[in-house]
Amino acid sequence: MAKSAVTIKDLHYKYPNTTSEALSDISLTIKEQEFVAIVGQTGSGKSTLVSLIDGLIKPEKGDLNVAGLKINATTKAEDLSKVHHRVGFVFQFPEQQLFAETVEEDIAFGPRNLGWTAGQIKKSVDDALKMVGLPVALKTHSPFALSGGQMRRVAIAGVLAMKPQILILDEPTAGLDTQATNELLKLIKQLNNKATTVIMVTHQMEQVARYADHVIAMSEGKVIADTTPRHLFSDSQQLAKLSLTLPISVDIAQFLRKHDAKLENTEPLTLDSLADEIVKAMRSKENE
Ligand SMILES: Nc1ncnc2c1ncn2[C@@H]1O[C@H](COP(=O)(O)OP(=O)(O)OP(=O)(O)O)[C@@H](O)[C@H]1O
Repeated sequence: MAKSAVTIKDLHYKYPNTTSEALSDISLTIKEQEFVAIVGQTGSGKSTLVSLIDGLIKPEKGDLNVAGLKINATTKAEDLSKVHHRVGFVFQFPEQQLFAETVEEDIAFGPRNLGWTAGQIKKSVDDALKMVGLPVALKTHSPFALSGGQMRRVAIAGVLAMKPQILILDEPTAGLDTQATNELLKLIKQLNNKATTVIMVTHQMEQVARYADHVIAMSEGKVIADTTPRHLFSDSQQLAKLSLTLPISVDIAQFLRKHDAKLENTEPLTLDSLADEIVKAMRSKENE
């Protein structure tokens, strides 16, 4: 059985100088190599949850185990930073944090802070560029002379260069056009296939349906659903409660079923699988 990458038990978190808890009574498990989507309306607690997993903040009550390291209310700052080194966090619009004169310098910033040797740093920069599908020759370029999609890849390469076991991405495709969005998601999936646990915060249900194998839905600081995308998208009442939309393929399938189309009962998570189901239904009708 796959090992746990993240285990959270009875976790509560309140921001300083606030009266109500931003997260209450959270318990969940994320397995190694899973692709997890965290969804929920604005203010539901998604960013707070991933900040706890990244060791940026510590809980008021409860326990986390992240990549083999324990975190609770008494964890010291130096131990939190160890967690931070095993988890890569790609913030929203990460390209806004690019700062160096060259792509190489930007990506090398994290490994240099970790005290790696010059040889290790060079290799980690080259490896990270390859991982994000950018030519190594781009190293000498200014990051600010690149396209928006390329800048985002450089920023992600800066996180990957530190070889995180767990990669957290907060709305990674926000502001990108359709092509750059699709390319970036494919890349994240490739990293996931090569053993990185991926935790992605997203408002895009199409992305959840297509890429995630585990979805955690949050509302008002609590986990309301902890399940597979197919199961979540089969439960219209739950979705309405969470004010989440259906992926278009599931929406069309439900519409067709209401109009007596003989589609299978499992929800098609992509347009390709919906098309397959429609073809199957048409063929069986022809054979009747
Ligand atoms: N620095 C902070 N200080 C005080 N309260 C905060 C702080 N950051 C978030 N909160 C509160 O904590 C709750 C959860 O916020 P959080 O940012 O985790 O939600 P979210 O689901 O990530 O929202 P979004 O989708 O808008 O990013 C909200 O009530 C928010 O107002």
